[in-house]
Amino acid sequence: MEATQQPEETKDKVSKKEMKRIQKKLNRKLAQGISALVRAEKKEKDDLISEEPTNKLFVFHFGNGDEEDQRVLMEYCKQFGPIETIPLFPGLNYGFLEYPEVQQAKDLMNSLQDGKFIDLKFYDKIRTCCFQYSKVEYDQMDKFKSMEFPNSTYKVDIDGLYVIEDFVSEEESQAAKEWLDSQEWIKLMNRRVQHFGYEFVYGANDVNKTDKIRDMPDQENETFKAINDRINDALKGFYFNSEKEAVRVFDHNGTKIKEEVKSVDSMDNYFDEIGEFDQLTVNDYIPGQGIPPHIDTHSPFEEVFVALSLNSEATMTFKSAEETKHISLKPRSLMIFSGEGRYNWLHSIPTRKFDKVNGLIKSRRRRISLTYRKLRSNPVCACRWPRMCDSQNKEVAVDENKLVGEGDEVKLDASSSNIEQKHVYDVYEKIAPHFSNTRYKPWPKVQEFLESLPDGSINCDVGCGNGKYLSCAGKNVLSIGTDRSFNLTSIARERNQGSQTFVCNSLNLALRDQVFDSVISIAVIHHFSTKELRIQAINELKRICKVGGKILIYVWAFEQERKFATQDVFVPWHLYNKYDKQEEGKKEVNIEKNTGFIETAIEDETKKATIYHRYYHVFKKGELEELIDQINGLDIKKSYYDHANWCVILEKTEH
Ligand SMILES: O=C(O)CCC(=O)C(=O)O
Ligand SMILES: [Fe+2]
Ligand SMILES: [Zn+2]
Repeated sequence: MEATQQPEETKDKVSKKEMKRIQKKLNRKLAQGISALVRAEKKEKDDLISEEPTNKLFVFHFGNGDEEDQRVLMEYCKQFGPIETIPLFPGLNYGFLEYPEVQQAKDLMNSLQDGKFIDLKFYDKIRTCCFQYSKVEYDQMDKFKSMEFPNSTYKVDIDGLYVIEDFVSEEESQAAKEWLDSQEWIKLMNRRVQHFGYEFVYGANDVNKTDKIRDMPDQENETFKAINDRINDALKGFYFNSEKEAVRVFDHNGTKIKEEVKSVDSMDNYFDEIGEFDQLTVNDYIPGQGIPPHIDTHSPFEEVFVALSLNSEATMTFKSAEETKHISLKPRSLMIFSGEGRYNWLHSIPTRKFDKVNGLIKSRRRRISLTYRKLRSNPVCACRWPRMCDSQNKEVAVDENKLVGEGDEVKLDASSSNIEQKHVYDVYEKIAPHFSNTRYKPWPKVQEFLESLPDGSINCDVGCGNGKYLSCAGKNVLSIGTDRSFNLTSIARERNQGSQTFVCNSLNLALRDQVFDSVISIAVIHHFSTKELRIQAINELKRICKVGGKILIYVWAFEQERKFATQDVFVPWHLYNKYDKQEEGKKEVNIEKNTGFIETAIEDETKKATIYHRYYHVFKKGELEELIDQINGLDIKKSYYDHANWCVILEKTEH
């Protein structure tokens, strides 16, 4: 009958004639694909592929293997039997699928012959790929075995991290995805994003707190409303312990999970105190995309946050100072971040198209994640992980009242206050070897100044530190270095054989008047905490300099990439214990939480480092010149900006 010989071309089926044409093309492609496979595996063709039906199939040439290709192919192949994933071999244009039954693989192969199963929605993709029965399991293939990417598990064994599987339904997931796709995506380098509530500022890794850019999606969409309510319920299991840390006492079903917590009656409920999430970042990754290792900044966001995964599995890699762990996030699962998992482990989605999960290679598809966070009302974090804590690491404003230690009299033009003692002199003494190891390269403009000194000059480096400038001037220039730090002057002497260095305070130099042809003061005067002391220090530079001599001063600038809230700041120094000889074998270290930056150093157990805070007065533009104007007999020859410093070259015109 004509109708069977020549099936009518319908809108949604492909004709036999068309199939034949495609088939011819595909046979050529198949041959190419198989030779690529043989090359990659370095095996005989007959050891790899089978002419007889098996339950395993290679699939060659399916587009570029991106998310859309994957999705269409999966949908097509699922018509014939259950398959979980189509692993692709990274860098090669073939993948692998496996059915429970041989017949199911056969059905797929037949579908390509008669076009019966090829809906037009598959047509574009399926007509470009070809299949062949396989003799080997893909995990028995050399290519698979030699592929190196880390194995991930579903096991979450990091303190404070929890996963709730099947947190949203398939329908909710689909609806959420569709709604998000109806909104505008923002393109980033390696993914797309959307922000709700407050805006997340990349670079600063902070949040713009001034106003909300838009409502949270639960205000606009029913599915998000349902998800939101469920997230709130998950949060309700958290209570504050006496250290104000969030502890998950009940899981999302209300089952008690922390037995050591005897009574929650006396504990404040986290959710009651903190409330709902008010910032949402949606990330959209296609296979091959990811997010670099980071910790969600401590200070802008409350301790607990959650990330909901949609649509595709992907591995999240967690890194602490000691360990790396890989956890596969299932679609529709919710990961809760709190405690150490939130504060002390970097997390990332590595940029890959595949993950190896429990030994199986899984191709990623498009993945959407929703990270819900809550802005802190008081944006200061006091966690137990200072190494990763921006609050405890950033320079902190110095309390005006504390500039002078209690009960201290500041002797204005004679000696320094408590601030210099504790936060400059003592700190540099401690950090000297470590500090010195990081300061070895002379800045070119300082070097240039020193090289320009005429033969026979005597130069003084006031605050010479590790002496990196003591050997910069010409051979026939004598450089003498002074520093308040005994340890730094010793290092300076070791580094510069034959040089003269000695310990003294820049406010009272133990040097006669008018001895030097030139004097340099690099990164010193910003360590004095009052204007009077800073003038006193410059006066000393002038005093020891000859009339007609040159003085070079560098001070740290307020105006620089690093943002300072105020001009008087404590800047942290992480002293790794390997540099801290004095602390060796000493177990007890003064641990001071929260207010550590004012009182004492903080022991950071995670990286075996101690954090010290150095006092700085950062100079605003013109401020250095203003100080100099208050001193007679100094002529400003040049003012400039160099390496985040304000700099001047002065000439002494009269004594
Ligand atoms: O995609 C994810 O699950 C993680 C997203 C994330 O880490 C973030 O937005 O900070
Ligand atoms: Fe994150
Ligand atoms: Zn913190």
